[in-house]
Amino acid sequence: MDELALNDYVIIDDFLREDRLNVLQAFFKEHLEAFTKAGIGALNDQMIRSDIRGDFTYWLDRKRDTPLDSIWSLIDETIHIYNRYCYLGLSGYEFHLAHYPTGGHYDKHLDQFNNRNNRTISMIFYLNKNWQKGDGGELEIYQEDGSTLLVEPLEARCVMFKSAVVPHAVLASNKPRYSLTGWLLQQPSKLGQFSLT
Ligand SMILES: O=C(O)CCC(=O)C(=O)O
Ligand SMILES: [Fe+2]
Repeated sequence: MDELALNDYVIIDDFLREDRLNVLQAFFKEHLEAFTKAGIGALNDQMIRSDIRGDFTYWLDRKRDTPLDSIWSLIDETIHIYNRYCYLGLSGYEFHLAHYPTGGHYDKHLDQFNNRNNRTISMIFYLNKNWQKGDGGELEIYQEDGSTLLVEPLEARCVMFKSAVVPHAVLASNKPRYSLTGWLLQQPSKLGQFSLT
């Protein structure tokens, strides 16, 4: 938490325990057919631009996707910690699974939309077994001092950063790349978002 407050981003290896990882990987496999091409822009203002963003996504629904209950509770805990120690006033979240097929990338961007600014913390969990140097698909973080940091999408690794201030990109992946990506929100949006009870 301190690290996030200080650096705007934090990388935590082995964040996902084995049981949670297994559940997510199995869920991913079962739903891969249902993924759709990701767009850019906020909910009702979506555009498909494969030159900018090459991933396929599957939006999650806490009520429907009960096999992921252990993940939802992990997200609840994270929100609780942020609110308690960083006074962020987080009140909801939205998450999707993401699949970057070979060659897929995402150009440099911020995770806040022009007409919607409630995404506060971006949170990504990587699910890629045996990711090797040369497989590409790194998350590139643009730091304040002008340098960039390359983060490999290693299995069980979690990256969190402040959605409004950390520009980032996904470099072209040389093999299929799997992740769970979400945003902790300060105010509820309308769709694909769940308030805490
Ligand atoms: O998967 C990643 O490493 C980053 C994904 C991303 O930037 C996004 O979905 O907005
Ligand atoms: Fe992003």
